[in-house]
Amino acid sequence: MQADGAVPYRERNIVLIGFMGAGKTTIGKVLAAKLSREFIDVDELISTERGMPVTEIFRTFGEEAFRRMEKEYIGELCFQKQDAVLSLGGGAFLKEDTRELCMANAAVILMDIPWEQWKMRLPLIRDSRPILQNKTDEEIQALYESRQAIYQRHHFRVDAGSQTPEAAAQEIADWLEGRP
Ligand SMILES: Nc1ncnc2c1ncn2[C@@H]1O[C@H](COP(=O)(O)OP(=O)(O)OP(=O)(O)O)[C@@H](O)[C@H]1O
Ligand SMILES: O=C(O)C1=C[C@@H](O)[C@@H](O)[C@H](O)C1
Ligand SMILES: [Mg+2]
Repeated sequence: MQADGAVPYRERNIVLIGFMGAGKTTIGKVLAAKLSREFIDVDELISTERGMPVTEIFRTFGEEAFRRMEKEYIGELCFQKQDAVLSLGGGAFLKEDTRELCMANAAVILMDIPWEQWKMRLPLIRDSRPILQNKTDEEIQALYESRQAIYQRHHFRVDAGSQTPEAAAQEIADWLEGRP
């Protein structure tokens, strides 16, 4: 692998990070189509390869086992792919190894969304995200806030709360175009 800065951002995989529901999958698909790149949702890849949904992996093996699995998949993708758009699970950056691997080898983009806007999306995703099950709104807000520190490791942030997926994807494409 290359040291951070050794490979121009335009030639790296694009890694999208951010809290659940921030728009990584939605914006990622638009961005991949715009740049004619392959789109890979890491949660979906893990589910397919392991033959069970992420919810069941959590239930069967526990969160820590899932995080280790996630780190291995992201590492392999960073090695194997060259110009893909990778949408990471919302908790992937909890692992320092995953953060540093992505920062050194990919262009890391934060899908940033303020709490007030995010909570309007909660009904859309509440039932399908294992981490949100059996949590009150206050507990979810505390989780949202606790995650903000890990998302500060990125190369570029985009406002994913108050613009369309198309506009957010265009902002990322423009940033990439202007990078060395
Ligand atoms: N810019 C946007 N404006 C309005 N709604 C959006 C926007 N981006 C995403 N959404 C909606 O918010 C919901 C969550 O989006 P999405 O699944 O892309 O988030 P995610 O970051 O991939 O979540 P997860 O980490 O849980 O996979 C979807 O219903 C999607 O249609
Ligand atoms: O934020 C999280 O901790 C998670 C987000 C999802 O993308 C999944 O990766 C999983 O449900 C964990
Ligand atoms: Mg997603």
